[in-house]
Amino acid sequence: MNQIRPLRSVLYLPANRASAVAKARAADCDAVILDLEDAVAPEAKAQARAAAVAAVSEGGFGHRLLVVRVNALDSEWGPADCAAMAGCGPAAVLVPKLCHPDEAQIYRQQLGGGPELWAMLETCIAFTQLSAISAKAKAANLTTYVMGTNDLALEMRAKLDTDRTPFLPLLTQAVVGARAFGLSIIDGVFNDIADLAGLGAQCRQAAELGFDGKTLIHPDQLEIANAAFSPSPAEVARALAIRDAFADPGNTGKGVIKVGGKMTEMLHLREAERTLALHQAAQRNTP
Ligand SMILES: CC(C)(COP(=O)(O)OP(=O)(O)OC[C@H]1O[C@@H](n2cnc3c(N)ncnc32)[C@H](O)[C@@H]1OP(=O)(O)O)[C@@H](O)C(=O)NCCC(=O)NCCSC(=O)C[C@H](O)C(=O)O
Ligand SMILES: [Mg+2]
Repeated sequence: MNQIRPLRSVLYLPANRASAVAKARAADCDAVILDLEDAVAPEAKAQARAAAVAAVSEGGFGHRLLVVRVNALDSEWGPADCAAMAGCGPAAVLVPKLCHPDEAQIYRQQLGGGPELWAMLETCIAFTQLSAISAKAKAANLTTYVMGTNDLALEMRAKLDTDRTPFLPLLTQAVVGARAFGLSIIDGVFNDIADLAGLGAQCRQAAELGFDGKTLIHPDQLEIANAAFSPSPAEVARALAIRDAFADPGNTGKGVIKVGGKMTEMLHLREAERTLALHQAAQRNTP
């Protein structure tokens, strides 16, 4: 199995907030997104761009994947953001409000082909074209979707509460649209920073739906997301039992066996191997 890149906890912060950038360098998260888009006021865009370039150039984020969310290319700031990122080379650039199948390729060209692309799924039109967008992802080095549930709620005129009933079909569509083409997918943010129980419930819901992790807006949210998207001790124990059972010479040549009382096939062995690889990778990312 290829080495897994954990994306359990992905922390956003405004690129121009120096104290947050300093905290992110030591935060217990798998990735950091320096935001130039919605978290930055129009009058601060140029300063935030310069701060993002400085942070990327300086580095110091350790194992944390460093991502910069640029403004849309059709905005006043998008072209300069992309030019700046082409010059400094974060691990990935996150594109907001992706709408059309050819758009990722346009961003890739603007970025000089350098960093990997991530894209926000946060417009209604994107969901009407998701298969076509995903089918063109590989050619544009688009590897990862990020849900933008705030913008989606705004466009849909839907209510964004903790259990997210209006969004369940779209969350599932997004996971299927990503997985069909080998993309990673990260859930949207939970806005109520003080409601850690609500965050936990939403993280567990996202993990059940198949998301790799959750985007987060405050350091207090990291531990809950890391726990929800890491294999539990029981999952690790079952994965080891499955691996051991298939390695048992007595089971050689068998396509299906019983492990812990449950029917277990080769597909469960593949799932077990993935669980063990994620567990190891998650441990490597724990400070
Ligand atoms: C929401 C906040 C503005 C709250 O900030 P504040 O009131 O200052 O919080 P605290 O006093 O609790 O902060 C304590 C210290 O922690 C640091 N901090 C806070 N947030 C972060 C963070 N995200 N990353 C790293 N460090 C953080 C503060 O600097 C304080 O440190 P110190 O000053 O030394 O005491 C703030 O949390 C915040 O800005 N969060 C991120 C907001 C953001 O990036 N939003 C954009 C992405 S979400 C989005 O756009 C949605 C999506 O597109 C969609 O459509 O759904
Ligand atoms: Mg948004």
